[in-house]
Amino acid sequence: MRRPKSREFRKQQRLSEENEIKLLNSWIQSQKPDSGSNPMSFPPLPPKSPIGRIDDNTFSRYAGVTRFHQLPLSNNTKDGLREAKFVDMTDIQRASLPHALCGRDILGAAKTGSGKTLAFIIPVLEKLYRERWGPEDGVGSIIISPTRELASQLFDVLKSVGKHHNFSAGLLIGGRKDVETEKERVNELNILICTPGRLLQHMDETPNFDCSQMQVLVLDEADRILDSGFKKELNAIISQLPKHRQTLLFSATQTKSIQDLARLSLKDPEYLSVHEESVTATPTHLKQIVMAVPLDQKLDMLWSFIKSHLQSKILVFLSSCKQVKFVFEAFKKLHPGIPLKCLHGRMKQERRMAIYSYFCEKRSVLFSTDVAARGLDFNKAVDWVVQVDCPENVASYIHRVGRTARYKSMGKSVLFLMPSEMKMLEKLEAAKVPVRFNKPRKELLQPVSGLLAAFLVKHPDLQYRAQRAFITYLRSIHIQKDKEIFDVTKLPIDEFSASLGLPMTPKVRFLNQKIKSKTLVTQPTLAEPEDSKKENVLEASSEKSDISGTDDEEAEKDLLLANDTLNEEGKASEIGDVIPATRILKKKKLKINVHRPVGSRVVFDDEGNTLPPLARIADTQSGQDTFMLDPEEKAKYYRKMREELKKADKEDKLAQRQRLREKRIKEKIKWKGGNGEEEDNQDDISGSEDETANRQRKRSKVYFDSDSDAGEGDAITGKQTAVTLEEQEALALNLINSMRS
Ligand SMILES: Nc1ncnc2c1ncn2[C@@H]1O[C@H](COP(=O)(O)OP(=O)(O)OP(=O)(O)O)[C@@H](O)[C@H]1O
Repeated sequence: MRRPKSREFRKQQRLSEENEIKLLNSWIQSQKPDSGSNPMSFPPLPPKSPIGRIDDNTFSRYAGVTRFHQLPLSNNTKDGLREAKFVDMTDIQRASLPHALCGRDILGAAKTGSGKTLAFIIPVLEKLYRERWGPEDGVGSIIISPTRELASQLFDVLKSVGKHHNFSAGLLIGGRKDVETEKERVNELNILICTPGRLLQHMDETPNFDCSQMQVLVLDEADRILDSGFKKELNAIISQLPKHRQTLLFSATQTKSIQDLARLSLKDPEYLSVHEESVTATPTHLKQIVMAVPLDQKLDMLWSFIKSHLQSKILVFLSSCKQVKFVFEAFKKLHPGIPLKCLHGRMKQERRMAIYSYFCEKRSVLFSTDVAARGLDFNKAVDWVVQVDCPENVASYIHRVGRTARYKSMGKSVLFLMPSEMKMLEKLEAAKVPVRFNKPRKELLQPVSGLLAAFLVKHPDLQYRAQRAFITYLRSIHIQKDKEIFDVTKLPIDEFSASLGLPMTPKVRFLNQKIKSKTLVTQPTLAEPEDSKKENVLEASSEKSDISGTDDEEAEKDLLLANDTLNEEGKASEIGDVIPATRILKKKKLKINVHRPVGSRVVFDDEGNTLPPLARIADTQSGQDTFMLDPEEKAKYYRKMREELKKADKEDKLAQRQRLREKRIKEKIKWKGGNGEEEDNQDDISGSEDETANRQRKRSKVYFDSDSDAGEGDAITGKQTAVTLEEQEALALNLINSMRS
């Protein structure tokens, strides 16, 4: 238990803090032009410069300053850093901290995993400390992150490094239910770490929410927060922040857009891009591979990859939530022998955080959308980043692969590129991303589409997911901005659908229209079948094929990395490298994907691994190995399989429809029977008040709108039957008399 500190001790502490603050402030004063001497042994900063990268001069001046304790920092921060085992500064920390500590605006750019978080957390703590910020001062700093997981990670770093400070900090992210409690407390918080949406929600809804005194604004992953996705929110947020503030922007892919900077009203910012001169834009200890994988072999390739890396921690990127859900559910049913998890934006927040924490701790495969692409620093290093679907641009590629090879650790990544996406290689090369182009060893592929087809027949929910995955994938390609890379009309959609295990290709209206319009423009003969158009594309590119490469030591060790890499340097610099991909596409006609007969069982070997369907087909097809069949035979075989699947699917649907019909009829009969009883009862019960009320109640359930009318009607009838015989005789007499007169 900590003993309460004595009054004398607290007084001493306050005094020493005051002295410390004075010293720190005078150092900052000394950095201004025309200032006097430097009160600390810390070297003077270079004079302020217009936007430009940090120059050699800066580094030589700071050559001796490589450790945190050499910086003019408060003891609280130094203690926090030391306890968190941060001793030596990384390049971006060395370059930006002196400027940021002086209160300058910063545009910081450095490779992924290079320590940008501390480059803004430390200045935030120091600024508030020097300003003697207290609970009554309210919000002193806002740190904005594009995703909830990243915000939570930043919050952890803040808690650890800032633990000796007395600031209150809050994590404000969407998806948390306790927004009301947050509203009550948000004004007491000094440092807010938040996502744009939640911050804006507080700005709009929380009574007296006040950030008019805010000192430091930080945008982590600044280019992402400044892009069109967050434009509205960010503009609304900025309009409510004080103009006089320090602004720090950090990202591995920094924006230099003047428009963006104008939105933020930066004041003469320092642009610190410490790796701009670096030969590569990605970490040097990251090995990056690109493989040509046709769309319909992506799942086979992914499955084979996972099966051959069961001891690794793997992060898999797919383009949409639906894709993630389907691949996760489908692979789970196949029991690969490693835990599988999935993460996407449609999940409940608690679940998201639980999965994020699990993946931080455990060896597993995490299927994710781009929600995990930026900033996340999974505790125990990720071994592999697998990009099954091509990222939307180079920046996105850099962030995705940046989830591995962080700080000083090693990492590997592989990107599956379809033949139509090979332009991406040029773009990566232009952005100094060194990738090595490998051909997959298709003899080691373990096809899964046959198994999936069987699962889909058994599990209609999975079939539904597959359809959604199919459609959203095509849509994701359709809406991509970069039309040089993404062309939905070039995709082999039937084969893709079959590879997901779908018995029939779902109809995609936008695609049909697009193909039609394209055909109208480019094809004089409308009658030409789609297949032959694909053939043309294929033939045209395969002419360039036939490039042989050299052996690669590591490639040989790896199941999926071909031993015929295409150039000696292991780079994908010659874009001619793309050609083997088209060769694979051509061989696509051999269709490694097999649609197994409906209802056939998934077979596991002795160790619980699923047997590839081809192995089984080889056994079951009367001793004939389908691998050995000639292409025409194979094509015939697969056509037959497909037909069978279609037939079975149709029969299933009919049976299901019949079942539903029968169920409906049964319900109808039951319902009618109930009502009949009610009507019968009505006949029996006329006259009795209780029973009339009972009848009214029963009726009101069915005829909700006519409830009250029915009641009144019944009441009138009741009165009429209550007229006595004498009265009726008197009435009749009156009537006869009146007729006579
Ligand atoms: N000075 C340091 N000494 C030791 N480890 C450090 C230091 N600075 C940062 N790290 C560690 O390096 C890893 C990456 O840091 P951080 O997450 O800040 O990188 P980043 O540049 O923000 O990456 P990204 O661009 O992906 O967001 C973290 O595990 C962090 O703890």
